[in-house]
Amino acid sequence: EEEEEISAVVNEHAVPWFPRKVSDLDTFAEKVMEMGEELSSDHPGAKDPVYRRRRYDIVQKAKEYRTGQPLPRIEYTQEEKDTWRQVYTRLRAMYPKYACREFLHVFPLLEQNCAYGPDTIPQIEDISRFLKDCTGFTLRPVMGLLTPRDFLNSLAFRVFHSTQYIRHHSDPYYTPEPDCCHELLGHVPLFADPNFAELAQEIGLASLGASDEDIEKLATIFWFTAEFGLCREGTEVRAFGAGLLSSFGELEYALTEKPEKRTFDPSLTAVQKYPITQYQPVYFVADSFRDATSKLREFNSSMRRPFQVRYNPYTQSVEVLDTK
Ligand SMILES: Cc1ccnc(-n2c(S)nc3sc(C)c(C)c3c2=O)c1
Ligand SMILES: [Fe+3]
Repeated sequence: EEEEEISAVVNEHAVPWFPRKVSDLDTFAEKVMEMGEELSSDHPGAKDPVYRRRRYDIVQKAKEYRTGQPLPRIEYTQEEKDTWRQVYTRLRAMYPKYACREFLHVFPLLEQNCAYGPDTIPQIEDISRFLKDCTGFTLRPVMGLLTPRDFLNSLAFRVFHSTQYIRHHSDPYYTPEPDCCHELLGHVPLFADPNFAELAQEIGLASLGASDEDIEKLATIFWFTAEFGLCREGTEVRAFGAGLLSSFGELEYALTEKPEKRTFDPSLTAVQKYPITQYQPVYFVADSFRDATSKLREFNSSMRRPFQVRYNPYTQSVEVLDTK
């Protein structure tokens, strides 16, 4: 009776489909925006048939992956490892000065437990096991860019979609899209932090069945926190966004006086415009991940969604609660 009533609520409001259990994420396996197989014409590897074939082979494994299977292991080539080494070495040297304390706490653990280092590209299977022990977050291989809705919905289940290919060797310090350097150096370390994990899942839960407008707001909040977020540490400001922690140029720029820095406030952050292909003119500074999460909960309660959701970690499923 209760279930029928709720499904009526979900249906009558023409609520967009959303995953109810973690295996529902398998429906995203083939639903990427720019198919991983085709590279945009301005992509550094667009004219390199060997690179394109390599991308194709790697994304096929993501396409075939299903929940519960072991995550694909990639045997990286010497050239790919050299690209990784250049990016890793340069960024690793900057972290003590620019990265937030949570990142600096986790990174040595990744070096000890997941073979993070200049000589090897870590495997998502090893990382996923480590993250699961830390916060329950797990990784899934992905073909390329998911839609904001699908990507954010996954965070509700503490699942992060990670690419396994690497940027083209011709330009180690530039990538027009997420690649394994961005994911493994930028995103992964903070998913091991309980407070950041809670913030990420809060964004994900709010995105389940959300309107397109609300998805855009939540994606923007994600952009200014998990992607380009700064946080206060005493009188200092440090970086926690993956887009900063995986780009040596922007990591340095973001912590100079050049860009504008505003205090994180979901209602303002959610509607802030941002460029994708240049350094950000504006960054938002959170007092802490816990503070950002409580501000986000406040903001989410103002969203018009005709139901509430609760995550059940025992069954890795979402319960829909009516709010009559
Ligand atoms: C909210 C959302 C949904 C899907 N993907 C993203 N997302 C992430 S996580 N990292 C990067 S790095 C980069 C160069 C781009 C374009 C990009 C991106 O688009 C963000
Ligand atoms: Fe990212």
